[in-house]
Amino acid sequence: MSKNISFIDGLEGILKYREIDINQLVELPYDAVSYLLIMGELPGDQELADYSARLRGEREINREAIDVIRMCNFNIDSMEALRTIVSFISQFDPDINDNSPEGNMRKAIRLIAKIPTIVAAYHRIANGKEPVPPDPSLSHGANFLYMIRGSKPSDLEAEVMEKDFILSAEHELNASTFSSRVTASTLSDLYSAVVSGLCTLKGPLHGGARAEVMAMIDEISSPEDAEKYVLEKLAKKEKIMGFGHRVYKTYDPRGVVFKQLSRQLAEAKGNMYWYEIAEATERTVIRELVEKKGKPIYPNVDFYSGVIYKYLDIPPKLATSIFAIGRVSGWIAHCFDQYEKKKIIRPRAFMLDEC
Ligand SMILES: CC(=O)SCCNC(=O)CCNC(=O)[C@H](O)C(C)(C)COP(=O)(O)OP(=O)(O)OC[C@H]1O[C@@H](n2cnc3c(N)ncnc32)[C@H](O)[C@@H]1OP(=O)(O)O
Ligand SMILES: O=C([O-])CC(=O)C(=O)O
Repeated sequence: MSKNISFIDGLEGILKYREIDINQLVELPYDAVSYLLIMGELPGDQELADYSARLRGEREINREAIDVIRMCNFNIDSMEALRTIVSFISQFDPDINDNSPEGNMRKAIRLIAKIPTIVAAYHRIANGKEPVPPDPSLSHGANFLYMIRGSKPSDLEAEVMEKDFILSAEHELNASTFSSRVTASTLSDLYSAVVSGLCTLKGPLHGGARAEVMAMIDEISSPEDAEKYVLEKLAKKEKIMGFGHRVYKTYDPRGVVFKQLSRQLAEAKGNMYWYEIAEATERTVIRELVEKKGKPIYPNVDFYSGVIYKYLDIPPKLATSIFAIGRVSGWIAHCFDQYEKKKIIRPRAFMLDEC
C-alpha cells in the first residue's frame, strides 16, 4: 500500500498521488486531495462534503494555544513556533492516547484543520494584530489567506494557495515523511509523528529551501543581476536554493505548474519583477549546470512556490510552515499505512552510506 500513496518517475518528470497525475489533482479542492491521500481513493460528493465539514468544524485553536503563541520569539522562523504549538495542543486532544483507526482519524482531521490556524495566528500576533477566527464558508486555501490578512483574498489568490497546498502535499519517502513514518512505526501518537515531520521539513536542504529562495530573489534585486549572482555562487561552489532534487533528473512537474501560477499572479498584479528575476535565475542555472556541465539541476518544488509567496505578500519566515500545511496530509497518509504494518523501522548503520 505505501508504494501507492505516491508515484514518482524522476526521469520523465511524472508525479501521481494514488495513481492520479498531479496535473489532474490541482483542479480539485485541497480537501478532496487530502481525502484521497488518507483514504486511498477520491471522495464522492457526499464523502467530500462530510470530510470538508469535519475539517471546517475543527479549525479553531484553544485560548491556551493563543497564549503560548503570544510568548513565542517572533524574530526567528515560524517553524519554531509551529512545532511547539502542535506539540502543545496534543495535550488537549481527547484522543491523544487512542491509537485506534477511528481515534487516529479524529486526530488527523484536527491536525490538518488546526495547523493553518496556528500559522495564521502566529503571523497576526507577530505583527501586533489579533488572530482572525477561521471562516467555515471558505476553502482551505482561501481561509488561510483570510486568517492571515483579515480580508478575503481574490479568487486567483485563493486558487493559487489551494494549488500550493495540493502540490506540496505528498512526495513519497522524502526526509520529513520518513521521519514521521519512523515515529509512527514505534506506535507513538500521530501528533508526535507530525512534530517529527515538522522538525525535518525545516532544514534548508528540504522544505526550508522555500524561504531561502525568497531571500535569494530579494538579494538578486533585478533580472539583470541574476546571471552575476548565479555565476558567483557557483564559482564559490555554493548551491542555488530551489534547484536540484534527489529523485528528479529532469523538470519537477510541480515546478512547472508553480511557474505558470507565478506568472499568472505576476500578470494579475501588474508586477513581473520577481517573476523575471526567477526566470533569469533559472535560465542561468540551466545554461551553466545542465547545458555546460551535464548536471540534472532543475527548479524543484521550492523555487517558483517561493516566488508565489512573494506575490501573495507572505514573508519568508512563514514559507516552511505553509509548506507543512500542505504536507501534513501526506505525512498522515504514510503514518496510517505504517500503523497498519505494526512493524518498527530500524535500518542498520551501513545503510547510511547509501543515503
Ligand atoms: C521539498 C524539497 O526538499 S526539494 C529540495 C529543496 N532543497 C534545495 O532546493 C536545496 C538545494 N538543492 C540541494 O541541496 C540538492 O539538490 C538536494 C539536497 C535537493 C538533492 O541532493 P543530492 O541528490 O544529494 O545531490 P547533491 O547535493 O549530492 O548534488 C549532486 C551534484 O549536483 C550539484 N548540485 C545539486 N544541487 C545543486 C544546486 N541547487 N545548486 C548547484 N549545484 C547543485 C552538487 O554540487 C553536486 O555536484 P558535484 O557532483 O560536482 O559535487
Ligand atoms: O522528495 C524529496 O526528496 C523532497 C520533497 O519532499 C519534495 O520534493 O517534495
